[in-house]
Amino acid sequence: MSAAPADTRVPVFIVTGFLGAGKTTFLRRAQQGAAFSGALLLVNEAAAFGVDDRLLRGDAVAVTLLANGCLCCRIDRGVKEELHRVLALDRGRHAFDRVILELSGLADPLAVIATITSDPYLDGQLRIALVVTLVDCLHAAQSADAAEHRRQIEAADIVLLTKTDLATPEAAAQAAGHVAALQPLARCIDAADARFDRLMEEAGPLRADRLALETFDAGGLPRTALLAHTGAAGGFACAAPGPDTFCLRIEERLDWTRLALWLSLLLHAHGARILRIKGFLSLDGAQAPVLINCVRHIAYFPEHLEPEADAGEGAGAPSFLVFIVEGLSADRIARSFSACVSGRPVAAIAATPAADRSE
Ligand SMILES: Nc1nc2c(ncn2[C@@H]2O[C@H](COP(=O)(O)OP(=O)(O)OP(=O)(O)O)[C@@H](O)[C@H]2O)c(=O)[nH]1
Repeated sequence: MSAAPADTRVPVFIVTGFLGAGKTTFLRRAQQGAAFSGALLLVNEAAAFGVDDRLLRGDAVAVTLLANGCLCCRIDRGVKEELHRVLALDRGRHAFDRVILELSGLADPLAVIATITSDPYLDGQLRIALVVTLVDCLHAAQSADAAEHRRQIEAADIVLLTKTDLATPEAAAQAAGHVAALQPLARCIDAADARFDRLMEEAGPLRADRLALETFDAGGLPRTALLAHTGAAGGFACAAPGPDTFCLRIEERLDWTRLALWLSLLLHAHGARILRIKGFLSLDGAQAPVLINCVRHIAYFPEHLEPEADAGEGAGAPSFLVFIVEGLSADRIARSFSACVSGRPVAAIAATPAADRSE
C-alpha cells in the first residue's frame, strides 16, 4: 500500500487569548529563538494603531499589521484578503515557510479557522497547524462571561497559563479548572515553561491527537469544526454592544509623574471597566518611547524600549494610548487626561478604521 502524499501546504500557527493575556509577551520571547525564522507574521490589533507589530520583528520574513478591530466580523477585509495578497505575491516561491497569526484579544479563532478552511484557494495553500491560547490566571474568572474568551479556549490545542508568578496557587488552579471545563482535550501548561519553537515542532501530532479525540467523543465531525462552521455560516455574533476602543494621541512630551498618578487613580476608580490600556509614550528626557500596559486594575511595569529595537518613529514621536473599555465615556477620559496630565486639549479618536465603523 502506498503512503499518503505529504501535506505540503504552509502551516499556520494561531496565537490567541483574551485582551492582555500575554500573547505579545510570549511571542517576544519566542522571537529570540528560531520560531520566527522564515515566518510571515500577521498581527491583528483591536485598534487602528498598532502596538504589537512594533514589538515583534525578530527574523520574520515580514510583519503585517491587521488593524481591523474585531477580526471575526471583518474577516473578508482582514486576514483573508491579506493571505490572498501575500500568497499571490509569493507565487509559489516559498519566501516564507510558516505563518504566525497573532489575533486581537477580541477575535474569535474558530471563525478565523473556518474562514481559511472554507476558502478553496486558502485551504489549498495553508493548513492550520496549531492553536495556542494564552489564559491570564489573574483575570480568567472575570473574563469567563466574554464569548470571545470562551471561544479562544474552545479552539485551543495548547493552553498556556500566564502570570502564574503573580497569581495565587488557588487562582492558577481555578484558571486551569476553567480551561478544563471549556476544552478538556487541550494540553494546559505554564507559559513560563513553554517554548514556541518546541511547540511548533510538536504541532502536527498535538493537533491531530486533539482533533482525533474530539471526533471520537463526538462520534463524527470534531466539535470545534462544528462550532467554527456554525459561527462562520451564521456570522459569529460578537458580544453586543461590545467594548469601546479609542485612542488618545498626544503631540507634546509627557511628565511621567503626572501620568503615573493619573493612571493609578483611573485604574483604582474604574479598573473593573477597563479591559486594556496600552501604548507608547514620549516622556520628558527619555531617549526612546516607553511602553505601558494595563489590564483591569493592574498597571504593569513600564518598559523603556531600546532606541535601536523600536520599530516606530522613535523618541519625540507623538505618544498614543489605546483604550478598550466597557461603559466608560471616551470623551470623559480624554478630558480628564487633558486636565490632569497634558494641560492641553486632547481628543479621543475612534480607534476602528472608518470603513469598519460603517458596518
Ligand atoms: N508578571 C507577568 N506579567 C506578564 C506575563 N505575561 C504577560 N505579562 C504582562 O502583561 C501585560 C500584557 O501582556 P501582552 O503580552 O501585551 O498581552 P497581549 O495578550 O498581547 O495583549 P493584547 O494584544 O492587547 O490583547 C504586559 O505588561 C506583560 O509584561 C506573565 O506571565 N507574568
